[in-house]
Amino acid sequence: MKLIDYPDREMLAIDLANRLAGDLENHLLTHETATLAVPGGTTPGPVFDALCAASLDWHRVRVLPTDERWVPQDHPRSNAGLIASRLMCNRAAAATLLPLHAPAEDPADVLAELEAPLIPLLPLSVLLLGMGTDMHTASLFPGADGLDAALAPEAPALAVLKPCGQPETRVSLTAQVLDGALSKHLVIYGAGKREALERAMKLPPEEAPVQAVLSAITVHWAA
Ligand SMILES: O=C1O[C@H](COP(=O)(O)O)[C@@H](O)[C@H](O)[C@H]1O
Repeated sequence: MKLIDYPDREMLAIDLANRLAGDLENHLLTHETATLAVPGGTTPGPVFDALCAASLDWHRVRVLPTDERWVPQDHPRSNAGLIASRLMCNRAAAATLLPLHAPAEDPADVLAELEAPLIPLLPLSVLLLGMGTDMHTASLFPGADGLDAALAPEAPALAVLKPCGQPETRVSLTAQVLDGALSKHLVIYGAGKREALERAMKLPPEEAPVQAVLSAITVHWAA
């Protein structure tokens, strides 16, 4: 794991967006398409604002959320909604967004349908992750119903998780898919998340799920 400590969040967003664009560009030199997985939540918006202006062959890029809250894309808590409004614009509007949601009450009923188009796009070319102070990443929450299956080495690409204290059921890329990405970045802000990351490094993934994806990852941090 490599940690880059930035003077402020604005510089982090610009530098990280440049690195993600560079990783995508490098991948596209030797592959027809690239798959970019990005988080939702409160952190990545400014990175998306910078990344969407990158000069790239965006029509060859497939974008997907690392995880989704089980709400439709027009819901304010939808991760795909955030990605659609902040990343899939400007030059990046030419990319294709693959949602991790389909109209069904129970995600388990449509999981195979959501997973099928992802399989040919793996391994992920470029991955950006977020993390909570509880050491969850994507929707791999400590103590969630479904976490053991999502951490299993032989897990399928997607898992359904029911995190305690969260309003929605989640769908998430599993640990083996996240960890297998060719280029991996984690973005965190603030002292609380930095302490949580340090704590996670000493705990098993069942207690600190982010631990499962830290191999060869670059962590981008600003206060
Ligand atoms: O619930 C989620 O949380 C994480 C972290 O979110 P943040 O608001 O603390 O940045 C996020 O990475 C994930 O995609 C999201 O579904």
